[in-house]
Order: sequence, then structure tokens, then C-alpha cells
Amino acid sequence: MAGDASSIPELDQDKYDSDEQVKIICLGDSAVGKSKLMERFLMDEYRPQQVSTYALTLYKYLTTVEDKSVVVDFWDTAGQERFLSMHPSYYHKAHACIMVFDVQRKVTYKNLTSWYKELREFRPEIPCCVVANKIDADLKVTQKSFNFGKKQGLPFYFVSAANGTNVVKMFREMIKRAVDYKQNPSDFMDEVMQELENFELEKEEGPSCGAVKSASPAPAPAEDDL
Ligand SMILES: Nc1nc2c(ncn2[C@@H]2O[C@H](COP(=O)(O)OP(=O)(O)OP(=O)(O)O)[C@@H](O)[C@H]2O)c(=O)[nH]1
Ligand SMILES: [Mg+2]
Repeated sequence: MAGDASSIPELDQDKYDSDEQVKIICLGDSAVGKSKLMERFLMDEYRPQQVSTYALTLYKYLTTVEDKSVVVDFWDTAGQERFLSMHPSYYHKAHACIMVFDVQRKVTYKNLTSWYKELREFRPEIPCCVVANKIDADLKVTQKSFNFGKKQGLPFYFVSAANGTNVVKMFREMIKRAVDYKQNPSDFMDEVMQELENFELEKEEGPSCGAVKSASPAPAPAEDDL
């Protein structure tokens, strides 16, 4: 992924500056089910055996949010997660993040701390959620409470890519939050970019009293009961 991204049109991230494009990234250890969750949501199908992702995959999804057309790019990792770290370009301009762990492997839950830390270094304010995957393998796990993220007010979902539990709900809510965030960015750099854009517009249109977008944080939906 760290190669010459500029030569691949799909990886030109300037497109995420346009109103109708959002970028959603997925974080979590290898084999927690990130790719399967995206496949489940996008194709509503589930293939139990598939080799892990060795190259970056972009899943494009066209939808409408509050009557507006939106193109969502879901970014799936290139196996860099084995090193518990991603290339900065993975985070660049992301509007939301889905953090996944595997309920059958405790270490994947523990590692969320490192994932979250890295995410916030690059994207301090974007909406994020915590996803407990593979609940089909042990339904009793839904009685347990997983408190990571509670402090930060992150929504939590028990899901299964295998049988589809909560997959559509989780993705729909995250798309909505990504779009809300995009309309009201609260990251300092996003604000700077927005101001620069307004400035450029003003220059083109001549002097006027152009307004700068406000910077209130996107509201988080109510957390699932654990
Ligand atoms: N039982 C069960 N198995 C799942 C579920 N989701 C994924 N798996 C299995 O877990 C394994 C890993 O799934 P992937 O989607 O490839 O995981 P990943 O996080 O994309 O892994 P990397 O690409 O290596 O980072 C596969 O063998 C899947 O079949 C689930 O909901 N339930
Ligand atoms: Mg994968």
C-alpha cells in the first residue's frame, strides 16, 4: 500500500474532499473478520474459507443518506495489521472507522487499545465504533460486557459476518455518522482545509461575506446495552 499510490486513480484521495464521497476504514487484528464483514454487507453473502487480504481492497458502495446520493469507499487492509500499525495514508481523510475484534480471541480485544491509539494520532475526532465479531460461534458471549470504548463513548455492536446479525445495522449507522461528520468536521485539519476551500471560492466569486462551517462534533447514537 505504501507504493506509488498517485499512479492508481482509485487511490487518489482528493476525491474525498467532494461532498458526496466518504471514506470508511476498518481496523483490527488479522483474521478478526474485517473482510468478511464488508463482504457480508456489500454482497450479502458469506464464503467461510478465504485467504487473508494481501493487498489493499477498496469496496465501493452507492447509497442515499437523507435523500442525498453518497459514494462510500470502504478500505480494507493489506495485512499490515499483523504489525499492529497501518500506513498513514490508510487513515488519511477517513470519515469513520470500524474497529473489529474476534470474540473467540481475547488478544484481539486487548489489541484494540493500540489500534485506537494509532487511529486517534491520525484522526482525532472521526466517528468510530467497536465491533465484536463471530458471535455465531458462541452466543453466550453476548452476556459478557466489553467495556473498551465505553469511556470514549464509542458505540458497540455484537455482530456475525457468518449469519449476518447486526451487520447491516452497524454499517448503516456508521455510514450515517461518516456523512454527518463530513458535514460538520471537528478535526482541526479538516477545518483548515474547509477554510482554505472557502477562501478559494471567495477569491473566485469576488468579495462576499462567506461563512465558515461550524465545528460541532457529530452526535453519537445511543450505545448498545451490554
Ligand atoms: N464463525 C465465524 N467465522 C468468521 C466470521 N467472520 C469471519 N470468520 C472467519 O474468520 C477468518 C478470517 O476472516 P477474514 O474476513 O479474512 O479476516 P480479516 O480480518 O479480513 O483478516 P486479514 O485480511 O488477515 O486481516 C475466516 O476464516 C472467516 O471465515 C464470523 O462471523 N463467524
Ligand atoms: Mg481481510
